[in-house]
Amino acid sequence: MSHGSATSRRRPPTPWLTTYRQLLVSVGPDAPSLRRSLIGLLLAAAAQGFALACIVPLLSALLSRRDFAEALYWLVACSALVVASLVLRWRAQSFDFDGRMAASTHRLRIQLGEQLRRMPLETLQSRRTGELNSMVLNNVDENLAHTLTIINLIFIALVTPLCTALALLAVDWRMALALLLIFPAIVPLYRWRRPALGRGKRILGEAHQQANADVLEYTQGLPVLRAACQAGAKAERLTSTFVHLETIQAIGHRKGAKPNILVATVVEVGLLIMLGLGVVWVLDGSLDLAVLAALFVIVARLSEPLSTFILYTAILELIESALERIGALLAISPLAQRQPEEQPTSYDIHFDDVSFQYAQGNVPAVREFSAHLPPRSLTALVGPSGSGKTTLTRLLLRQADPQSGSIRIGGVDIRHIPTARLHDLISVVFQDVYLFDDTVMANIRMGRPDASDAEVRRAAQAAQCLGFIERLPQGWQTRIGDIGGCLSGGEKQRLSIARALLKDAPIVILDEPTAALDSESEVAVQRAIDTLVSDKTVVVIAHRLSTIVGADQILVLEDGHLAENGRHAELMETEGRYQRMWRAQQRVKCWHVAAVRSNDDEPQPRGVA
Ligand SMILES: Nc1ncnc2c1ncn2[C@@H]1O[C@H](COP(=O)(O)OP(=O)(O)OP(=O)(O)O)[C@@H](O)[C@H]1O
Repeated sequence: MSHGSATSRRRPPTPWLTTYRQLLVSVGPDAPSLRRSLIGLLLAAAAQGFALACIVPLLSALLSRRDFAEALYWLVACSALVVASLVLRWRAQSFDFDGRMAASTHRLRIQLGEQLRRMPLETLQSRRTGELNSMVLNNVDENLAHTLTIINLIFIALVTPLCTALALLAVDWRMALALLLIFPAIVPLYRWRRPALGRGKRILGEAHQQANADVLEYTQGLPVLRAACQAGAKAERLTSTFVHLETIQAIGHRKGAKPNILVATVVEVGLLIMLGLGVVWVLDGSLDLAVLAALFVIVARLSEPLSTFILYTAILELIESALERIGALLAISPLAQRQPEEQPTSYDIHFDDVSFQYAQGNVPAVREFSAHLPPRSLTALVGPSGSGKTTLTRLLLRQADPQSGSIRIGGVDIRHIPTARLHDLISVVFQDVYLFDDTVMANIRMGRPDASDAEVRRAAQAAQCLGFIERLPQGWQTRIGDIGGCLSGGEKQRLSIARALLKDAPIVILDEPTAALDSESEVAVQRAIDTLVSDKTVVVIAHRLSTIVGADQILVLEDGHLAENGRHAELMETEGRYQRMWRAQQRVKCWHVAAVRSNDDEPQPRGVA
């Protein structure tokens, strides 16, 4: 198992300006108000710094010169600056309080959801569900929820002391300079540790994402794992992911702790030296005692935020890496819609010299494949495992575009057909049925959301579903989540056929829907399929050749290219791949028959499942 990516180990830290821009992009239309909030926080931190600096002339006037009028003047100035700082900060943070941050977070989640819907399925399928889950939920929260708080703390740590030091230049340049020197000491330290800290946070983010994906996969696959006695083995893998996470966290804490302690030490020592110098200058008479007293107050106030500056920037790294992951996901462009948009009026299918290789594949999955599927015909795709049958149907559904060649429906290149229209044209019945946690009625209605209850019932009846739906605890209103495990494979399959019937698309793709069913369920599903495919252009992926002997044409695939093509009888006359496959399947069947002493060895007549 590979943990962490090489890229995160080598990548330089993101400049703050880039993070700032990414942050503004991520809040979309609220960018101007977020910008105003950030400026407000900056001004608030500056006002706080100047307010602190007012303490020096205030104490000087009060303790040394006993000039109460001047003291009052500085007191008012200090108070005004404190109030200004409070008001500015309050207004800036209203971005959080008045729900704009929550609204931005919500919008970003919707945007990510939309992106998942639009991005090429091939790219989507190359990511694990848990990773996407972690990105859409955790990263969005990491990104936005704490941003203003962290930026506020960083401003207080940097801008406030800087403004105090600048203001002190007017009172005592030596003290101001000493204070200003502490900053340049922090910056190289910070720059030295930042790449390591940034990498650490990125690797930690990736480790969290991996753990998320592993936990989801483990819980979802638990029934299969238990059945295969692999629950323990997979749990070991999960434990190894957790151990990796622990190691990363431990390294992160160690690497984070060192610069933190170092910077805190430099700041504390620097401020102590400043006070030491102040005492020396008071003793030699070159510094007013009241100024030194004021400096004690200022140093006490500034030392904490300055020392913990690195801690806040570490959280900023977390926000940065979340923003980067979100940005990368949003940057994936959908498959291009070619212009002009066209709508097919007939439903034959042409594959013209199609070649396709998966981004992660080493060899093409489909090579120079050409075929014509006449309208309302039944075409079977057969061939050994991995020969490219599923890939061809994915290309027809435009889950990816071929690198060369084209696919046409009714003479129209599918790249010219708007995605929604293309999806309207094709129904798919998979071997594995996915039912959503909603009512039975809603699950079937997904085929055509505007269908009336009566239409849904008619589709269910045609798909042989009525009997078992009426036996469910709440009938049509039973939630699949409550009884998902209680439906048989055949019943789920018939629900998915009811969906397809309701959709009534002119093209139907069947991915061997009866392959995993017992013979009783198979008969019921077969009847439902017969209703579904009448008058449609049908593509069926078949492993059991006995189910497609009646097909109008059989396309035999081998290593992604078309090896043979014809009807069952024609293909049986040539001594080719199909005939060998048929004979091999018959031998297996005879062996099976001999083993169970049954007479049922006749191939099925015409069928499509
Ligand atoms: N997402 C993917 N990324 C990389 N390679 C893939 C991907 N999906 C499939 N392949 C590869 O493409 C080739 C064709 O796979 P495909 O699933 O189309 O075959 P198939 O004939 O449908 O197989 P089966 O009958 O086992 O379902 C195989 O070598 C497979 O490993």
